[in-house]
Amino acid sequence: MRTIHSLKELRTILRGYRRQGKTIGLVPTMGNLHEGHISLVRKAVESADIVVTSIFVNPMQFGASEDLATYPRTLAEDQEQLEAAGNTLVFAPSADEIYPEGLAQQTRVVVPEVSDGHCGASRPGHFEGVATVVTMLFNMVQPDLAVFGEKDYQQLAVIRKMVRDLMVPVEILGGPTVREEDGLAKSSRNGYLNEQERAIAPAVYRTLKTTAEKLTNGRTDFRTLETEAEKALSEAGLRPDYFNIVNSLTLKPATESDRDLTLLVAAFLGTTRLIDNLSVSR
Ligand SMILES: Nc1ncnc2c1ncn2[C@@H]1O[C@H](COP(=O)(O)OP(=O)(O)OP(=O)(O)O)[C@@H](O)[C@H]1O
Ligand SMILES: CC(C)(CO)[C@@H](O)C(=O)[O-]
Ligand code: BAL
Repeated sequence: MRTIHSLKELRTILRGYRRQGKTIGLVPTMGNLHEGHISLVRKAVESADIVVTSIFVNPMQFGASEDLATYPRTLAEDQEQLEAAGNTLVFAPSADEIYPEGLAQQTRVVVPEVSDGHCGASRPGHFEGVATVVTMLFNMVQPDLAVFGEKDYQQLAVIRKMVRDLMVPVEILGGPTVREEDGLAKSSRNGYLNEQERAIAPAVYRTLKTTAEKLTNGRTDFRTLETEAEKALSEAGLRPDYFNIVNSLTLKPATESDRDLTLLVAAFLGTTRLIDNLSVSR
């Protein structure tokens, strides 16, 4: 496995693989890898000849008061896990390589509506930063397919919509959320939690499951269910950002006629913001 920092070198190597008729899979990440990321790499290894995992903490998707400076950077440990999973190339560019003009870069990719609510409402500009860097990564790697986690449900919806609208010739695959034994979705930011916060954190998934049960038992008072879920999160010691029951495809508020519903949640523990989701069919 090789690690490449320069775009020029990446392009040269990938051109060679393409000439040999190899298919290319991309797994975009921000590093500090865990089993969730590795499950996506394994999926890419099963689906493509060559797998490129990118590690880039993308400044464009962070708000001014967010954790860009402190986000964990653990390249050596990441490389070990990727090698064991059968990854071919690690692309770990610097911010200057990706944004030679800095964030003054004018061209942006915006996917309105699907980006608007939920995390998009709490993190203005976040999905514009994600859609822009993912488009750039697609142009740099020119993969046949790319794998994203369902843990970031709205992000996956934004990318699928962007790819459809712009006719981007990349197949998008989703990978299921990998969880800790107590149900907490694996996430790099879980590392910010102290012992007491870590003990409270499983309440996020517990609340998703309790609410999903109420839905499968026939409740359709969605807005009341959202309020009940936020109350349960607060009582467990979290500070809910949102708990929304939405149409799984449009991400708009669920209505009685919707069959496929997704429960989207974001909640704070101290300064750490956790997200999770669960889909139910009725
Ligand atoms: N538990 C998980 N299971 C499956 N995929 C995951 C999981 N966590 C993250 N991913 C996916 O890995 C890719 C890279 O995500 P990222 O590097 O932001 O990891 P993260 O752990 O979600 O980090 P953060 O805590 O900062 O949100 C995304 O497609 C994301 O959806
Ligand atoms: C897709 C992504 C790598 C773009 O920076 C990031 O949003 C992430 O890690 O989910
Ligand atoms: N996991 C999505 C990347 C972010 O939170 O910025």
